[in-house]
Amino acid sequence: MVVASLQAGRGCRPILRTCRNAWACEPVRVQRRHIGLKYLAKVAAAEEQWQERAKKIEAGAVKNTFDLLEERGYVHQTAGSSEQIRELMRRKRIGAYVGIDPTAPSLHVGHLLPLMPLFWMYMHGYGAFTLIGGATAKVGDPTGRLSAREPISRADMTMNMTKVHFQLKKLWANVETQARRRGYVKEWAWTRGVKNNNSWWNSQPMLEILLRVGKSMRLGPMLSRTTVKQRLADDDGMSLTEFIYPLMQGWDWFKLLESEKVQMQIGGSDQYGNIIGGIRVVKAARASEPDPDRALPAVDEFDDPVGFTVPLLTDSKGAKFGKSAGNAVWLDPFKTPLFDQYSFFVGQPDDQVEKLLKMFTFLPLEVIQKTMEEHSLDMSKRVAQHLLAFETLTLIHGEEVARKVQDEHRLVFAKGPRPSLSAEGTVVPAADMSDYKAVEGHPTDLNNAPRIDMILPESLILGKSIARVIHAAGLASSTSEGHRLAKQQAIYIAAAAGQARVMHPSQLSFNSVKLWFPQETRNYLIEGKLLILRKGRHNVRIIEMVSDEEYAASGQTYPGMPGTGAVRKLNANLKKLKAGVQTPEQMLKEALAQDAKDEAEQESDQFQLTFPKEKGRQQRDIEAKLDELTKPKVNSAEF
Ligand SMILES: Nc1ncnc2c1ncn2[C@@H]1O[C@H](COP(=O)(O)OP(=O)(O)OP(=O)(O)O)[C@@H](O)[C@H]1O
Ligand SMILES: N[C@@H](Cc1ccc(O)cc1)C(=O)O
Repeated sequence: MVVASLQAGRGCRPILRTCRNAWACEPVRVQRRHIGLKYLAKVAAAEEQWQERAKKIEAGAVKNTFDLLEERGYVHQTAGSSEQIRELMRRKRIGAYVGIDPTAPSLHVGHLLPLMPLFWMYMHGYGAFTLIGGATAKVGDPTGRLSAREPISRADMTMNMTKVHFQLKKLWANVETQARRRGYVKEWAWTRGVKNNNSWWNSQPMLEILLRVGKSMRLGPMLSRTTVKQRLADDDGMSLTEFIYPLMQGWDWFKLLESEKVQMQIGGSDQYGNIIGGIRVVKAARASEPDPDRALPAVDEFDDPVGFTVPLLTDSKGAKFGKSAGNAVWLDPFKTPLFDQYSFFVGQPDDQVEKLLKMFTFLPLEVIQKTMEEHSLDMSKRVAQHLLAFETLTLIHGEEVARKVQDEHRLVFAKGPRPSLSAEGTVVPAADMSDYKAVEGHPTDLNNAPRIDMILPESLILGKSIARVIHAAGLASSTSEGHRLAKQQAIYIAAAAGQARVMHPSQLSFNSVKLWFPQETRNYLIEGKLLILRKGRHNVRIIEMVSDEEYAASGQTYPGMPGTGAVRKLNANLKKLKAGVQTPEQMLKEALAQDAKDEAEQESDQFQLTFPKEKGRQQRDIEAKLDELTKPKVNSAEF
């Protein structure tokens, strides 16, 4: 992918960036090249259009987007005055960002709150970026915490980052649909992206950063933060790494300002201190730019970074909905079932629902007002809550899924009392192979993609062919299909770009799977236990390798697992017999036919599963050269 960005509004320094990193559209290589006239014309037209819009806002003919954000209840505290932010948003097509540390394997409903104003800004033409804090999560934000976070293993971190990455992609895809549905016409200048701060923290020495910003960061304000004071008063104190967390967050902001004109940061109200601290870091970083070509001098107050926080979404006891409080409503349906997600919104109190409709949906205010009028006629129908649940689930999972859950909810509700979420949340059943089945007859997209995470036993992953692993992961209907897909290079594995070795845990990149020896699969195990496979763009499996004993204890089975086919068939047959769908005679006939088919399949598996012969040195040398020449085109898969 080639992305071009201009530091618009200040001497137009063109930078053409090539991006091959799936987790971060941050330059892997930054090159200054000549930019075509056509591109420059587009930039100029977009700027002209923005200035036209600014005039209309001034004349009162168009609403200022900041007013929209305020009206909908998103603005809790501002960093910079409201007037400054309002005027900045009128004058400049700034970028904004929300950062999320991947300290859990899923986003939750609380995260949607700071994301919503970002989505609104995108629909109004501003640059909008979601940042996964791959690096910051390793340190852990100390804000509001009485003790340091438990360290997360690298494997868990990779799992979390991959899952959050796909969730954000899915949300963004649904935002595009929502924008169309609400009549916003996408323009060339609309910019959005999912970033990962690993991409700069892994490549820039801390010393360089400290020399740039450390000198002008004063200890006084840093020590006066409530969290720091509280923790220092405690026996355990606070570590230096935690203490400099806000500096890291501020540096992220500066990197995004440099590459994407991100002048605004949005967060939950607990992030106010980090946003204020970030403004200091950004200013210090700007003032200490050693390369005059890269300098971003602030000419006036409208070049300053600004930010705001959204109110916190709290439970009935006033506790923040989130990971730490243990009350999160997860967006991953395998952590909080869809039905419960829907019920969460339907269960919202009448005196909160209007506020939530404004914050969690893209419905125009007039529609919300009408809904509230209808709602007040008979509150027991929960008209407003159902609309809230449907719209929010449409944003999270797409309209088709939202409609299905709504129907299911109506059906259950019609039968008895409304089920509610228990304080502990619901117990999600253990993974079932049907969770991994792609919808038949439909291409897999982000909204209908099957479950991502699964466990598989060591003896399979390390001892059997990759084709068998592909089948076991539910990415092929049989081992022979797995073999065929691998041969056609239609399955991808997370690996170091273009190389037959494990990927860097912080940089998601895929190569196509080849028919290698079973023992070679080990080369791709992240932290010795995670294997990430992908078919097409969205059908992903993050497979955690567990010991055979652990797998047996889980009670799970996988397709092709020795000795399980018979039990599965027996259960299916018993079901059919009970339902009277089949007679015992029909069943016997079918079983015999299936046996014959299975045998044929096994034979063809054995026939096809021949591994490459040991190669001579000369052949290996020639192949290595060929590989070198064709690597970027043949091996790397980007998404
Ligand atoms: N309940 C909530 N209401 C509003 N904003 C929230 C809520 N939960 C999280 N956020 C915001 O989402 C962003 C990312 O939050 P973060 O990754 O720290 O999640 P978290 O669930 O709050 O974590 P933890 O509970 O472990 O502190 C932050 O800006 C945070 O303020
Ligand atoms: N500190 C934020 C997450 C974050 C991480 C990096 C950033 O640059 C911004 C925000 C939180 O814990 O909620």
